[in-house]
Amino acid sequence: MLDDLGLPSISQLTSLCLWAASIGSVLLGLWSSISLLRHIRLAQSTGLPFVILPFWLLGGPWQLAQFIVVPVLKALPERLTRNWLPLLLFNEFWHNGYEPFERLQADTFMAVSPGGLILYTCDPDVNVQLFRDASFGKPAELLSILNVYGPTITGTDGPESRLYRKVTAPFFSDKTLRRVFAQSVSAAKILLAALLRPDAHRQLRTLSARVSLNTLSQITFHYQSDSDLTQALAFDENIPEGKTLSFSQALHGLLENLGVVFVVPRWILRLSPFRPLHHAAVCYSELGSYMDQLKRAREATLSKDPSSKSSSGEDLLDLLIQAGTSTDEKHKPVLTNAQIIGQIFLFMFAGHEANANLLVSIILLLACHPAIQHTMQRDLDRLLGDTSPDTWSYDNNYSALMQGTVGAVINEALRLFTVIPVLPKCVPPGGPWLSITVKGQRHPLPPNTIALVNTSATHRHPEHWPKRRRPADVDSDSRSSWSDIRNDPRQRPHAVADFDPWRWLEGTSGETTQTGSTNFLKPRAGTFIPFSDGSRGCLGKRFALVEVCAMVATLFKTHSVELVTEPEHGVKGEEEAWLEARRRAALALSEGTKFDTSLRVARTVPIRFVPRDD
Ligand code: HEM
Repeated sequence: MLDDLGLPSISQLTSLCLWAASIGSVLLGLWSSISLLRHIRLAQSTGLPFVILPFWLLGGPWQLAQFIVVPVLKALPERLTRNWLPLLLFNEFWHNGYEPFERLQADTFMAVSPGGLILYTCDPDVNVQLFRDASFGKPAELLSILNVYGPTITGTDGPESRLYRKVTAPFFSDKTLRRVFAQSVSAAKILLAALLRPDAHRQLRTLSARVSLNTLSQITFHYQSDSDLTQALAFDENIPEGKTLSFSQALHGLLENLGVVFVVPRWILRLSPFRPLHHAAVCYSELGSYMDQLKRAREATLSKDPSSKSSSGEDLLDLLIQAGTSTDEKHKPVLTNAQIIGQIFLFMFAGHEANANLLVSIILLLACHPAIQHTMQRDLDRLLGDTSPDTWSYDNNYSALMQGTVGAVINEALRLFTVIPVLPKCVPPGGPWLSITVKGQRHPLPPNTIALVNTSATHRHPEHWPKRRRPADVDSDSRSSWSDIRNDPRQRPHAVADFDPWRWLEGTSGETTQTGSTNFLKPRAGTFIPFSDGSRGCLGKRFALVEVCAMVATLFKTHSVELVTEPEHGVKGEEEAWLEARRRAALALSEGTKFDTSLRVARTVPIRFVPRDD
């Protein structure tokens, strides 16, 4: 019939498709080979060691195909893949730590694929050059996922991101830090009450995220209150009329679905019959509406009562609104509405998620290390005495706390749980070749090279962060043997066993004074980079440290965290049951730790908070 109409038959169509597919494959193969050869020549001209990868780590095809390809590649004999496969496993960079660099015996090397060149490094000197030499850019397109409401600091580069930094930087002053400290103490008291509920450990991450988000919102946008926090932690939030989600539900729901919202057109999500997709659309539109209302309400207050404007830099929202307002008819506003909403979203995300994840890892690490926890509490007693947390302040207590055991615990947690395991930089496309110096030798890098600073490997570099023998007086009990954990490959990268806050206090007498110890470890430049560094370093570094410091001090001054043991019908002794609980907790802090928007412990660990008994 088809033939009668002059149309091709089914078999002709099939053979046509096969031909097209074959020609496509041949062309793709040809393009890949030519590109690979060209990139190999470029890699050779850098003079750096290089590895050939069959896929482009940052390309869409690999991102989609890896779910099928990786299990197949992992099933192959390890000797065939061990030198290159870990370089393609973005989500496992934290777990692999320094291993890929150790295997290749180079702290800086190139990975060459048909898609382009990637420089991998954990060399502190190279890290510093990449962070501080302003000629290196940021591959903003890789982070444009954050631009779902409008352009953001993180998802842009060059003059645009500099503008956003310039507008928002005045907010991060000592005046703001004083408020952060006081608000964090108050929030931690509310958190503690929630953590004392039975089974609170099941919601540890959600509780921490809500506390951090509330603190951020109160300080940054004068939005939300302590009673909102109490309700949020009781999972009893007010949902305003016209909405189906609370503010925190909308934000956290959106962050969980950010990839989907970024890739799939919003109208498809809205019309989708699939609940998860529809939910992603609802989170997106309701969060957008919360942010819009927040901005409009503040604008209305400011226009009614200009004297209510916070004094310089006290409120980030005021700074953004001010930059979005024209001062006179001749001068256009510095920021558009989309740019303002973009920054509000970015700060809501960047300003709470990492803090929350850091707090969770500190709580779990201390549960696994009762001796360290006890020493930290003694230090808190010495520094704070019997004073009420309400009397503590940024000016009087922060410095001493950060130079003592609290600071050591926070820094060591940041070293081992690098919230962002890899920091991307680039040689801008269309520009000149840029050079890095490795061990005194200059290496030119061609335009378009992506450079990945591996924070997880940097923080585990054996030369800069050697494993130390722990002081006998601290860990002298039977729990000091970590062989069960060290010998288990699922426990990589052994963060719990490696947790050693004392390294930060090594040069001190172990005791800090009211003004803090002057001998607190100052890591060599480029070796400790949890907040990145240079012109694109974290704007909220001090905000984050002050918040986490005040929260840790408040939680642990009066209470302790402990692992819940499960003596299996009395078969195991108490000590054995505890070691088993620690092994499971350590597994959650290794195998159960995931990297999506930032590094987080995704598995539940049975813990409980109890009043201190010492
Ligand atoms: C433990 C908590 C935190 C950690 C570990 C952390 C870490 C980082 C890192 C590594 C970057 C650079 C990312 C990159 O190069 O791709 C960054 C950027 C940024 N962070 Fe943080 N951060 C934390 C908390 C905060 C807080 C509390 C705020 C704000 C209140 C904040 C605001 C920002 C902003 C605005 C940027 C973008 C800077 C730019 O792209 O120029 N961060 N953060």
